[in-house]
Amino acid sequence: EVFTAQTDIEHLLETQQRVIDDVNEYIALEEKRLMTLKKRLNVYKEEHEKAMKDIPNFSGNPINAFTLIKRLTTDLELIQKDMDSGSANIKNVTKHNDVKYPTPEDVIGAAVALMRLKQVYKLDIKELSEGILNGVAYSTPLTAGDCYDLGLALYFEGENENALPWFEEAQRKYKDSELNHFSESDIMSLIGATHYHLGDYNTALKTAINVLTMNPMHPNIANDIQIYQKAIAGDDENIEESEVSKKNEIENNSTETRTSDADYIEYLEDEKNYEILCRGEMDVAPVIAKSLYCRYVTENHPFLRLAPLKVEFKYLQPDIVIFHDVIYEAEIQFLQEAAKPRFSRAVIYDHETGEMVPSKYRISKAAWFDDEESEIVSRITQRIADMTGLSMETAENLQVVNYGIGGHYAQHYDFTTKDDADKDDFENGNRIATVLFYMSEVTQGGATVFPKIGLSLFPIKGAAAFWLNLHPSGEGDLATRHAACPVLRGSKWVSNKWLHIHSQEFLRPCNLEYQEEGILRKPVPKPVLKTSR
Ligand SMILES: O=C(O)CCC(=O)C(=O)O
Ligand SMILES: [Fe+2]
Repeated sequence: EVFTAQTDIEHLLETQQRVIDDVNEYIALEEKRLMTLKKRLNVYKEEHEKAMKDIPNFSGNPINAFTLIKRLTTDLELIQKDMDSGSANIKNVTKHNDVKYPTPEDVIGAAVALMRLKQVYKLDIKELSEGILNGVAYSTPLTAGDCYDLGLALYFEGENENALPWFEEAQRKYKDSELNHFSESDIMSLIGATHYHLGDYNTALKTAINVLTMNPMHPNIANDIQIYQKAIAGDDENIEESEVSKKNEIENNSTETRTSDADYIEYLEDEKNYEILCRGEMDVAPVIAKSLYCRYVTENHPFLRLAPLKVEFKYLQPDIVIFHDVIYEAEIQFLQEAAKPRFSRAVIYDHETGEMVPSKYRISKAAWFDDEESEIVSRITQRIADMTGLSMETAENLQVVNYGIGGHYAQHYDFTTKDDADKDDFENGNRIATVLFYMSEVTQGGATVFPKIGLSLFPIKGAAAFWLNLHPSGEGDLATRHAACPVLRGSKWVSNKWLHIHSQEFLRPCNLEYQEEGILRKPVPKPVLKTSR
């Protein structure tokens, strides 16, 4: 699929150019063909007109008799040939092997991405459909047909609430376009069906009756009306089913399994904070903010005494810092170029099956780099050791990630939780720390956010975020829960390295006092909404 990374989207412009060239060439050939055909036809028309004015005189003339016979035999064959050759001009605009074509899944992916952006950044559908993002027109307006297809993609995904406003936009714009591939009654009947799925049976019925009045021949409309009437009367066997599926939807709406109601309440709170943080509308608790400071790290390594690192503390307990200017332009360019050909869809751990699978919770493309393969990669690894004072012996390979339209990573922990005890790939112990290099500035959106502590990190090219995922006891620190906000505009490139416990023993004496994984219940200071808005 191509909707998962920005770089793939750029390639689609080549595909689009191909389609433009193909169709242009087709139109030119066809225009020439039709011109010839018209000329031939004009000969017929003129002769016919003349003949009809004086039929006996025409038919009594042997030359006329000859030409008429010729027109309807040999000349007709020429016309037939001209008409047939039209199909020879037909181009198969979807069949080039050297360019990539998106798939129907990509349409769904892009529609869902827009929906996510709308939700997180509180975008207005009407503005979006006019090509306006946060008050600025960046793109051409969507046509009625675009809105209709967007709505349909969401409708088939069961996203009725999100489909409805797009259908309404399609209806509003219907008269603006001569190229609609649907009728007004099509869109109205879909609006009715969407209301039905949302449980508003009366509006569904009213809309369907309007469709019937407008176009009594509209397929299935009589049947729809019956279904809606039944639903209103309360004897609809589908209702119960749809309630059940709604509940399942909520249950499934997370990257991990939940065990209790308290967990669920906390999850909802995190979700709310996540969106607020993505918009940059929240601050860490004042008590934390007061004690943060910038400093230069010089003590870890002799090298750093010569070139100290700029460190900005972003949070304390868990300690989260930003190192500034720790990955350089040439390194970034190398990693980006090297990553593109080996990108594959990023995966997450599936708690049910224990496998790594692609998921709507993590939409990006990723590639992995071994220290051995390039001096640049090993130099970066060495720099991480210098920055953090930790051993790289058990670290994972460097991961390079690109996020596409609405690309994001839903809330998660980088360490494995107790629930994932069967997860077997952490032979070197849990992920003690995360280093996340920012390899691009993101025009809008794309922050890394920590919902439990109210921290947003907006990408700064060349900087790296660093945090410890575990308590001194080795238990996971639940306050490190974090997410990558969807990219609203621009391209987000990051690269991360996960460090593991084993091999850190001598560097980071471990506090053996056992701490429950749930230490979060000892509350972290409450984050606050920004007031200056
Ligand atoms: O891209 C980001 O901002 C965060 C990525 C992340 O959390 C991860 O890859 O584990
Ligand atoms: Fe992460």
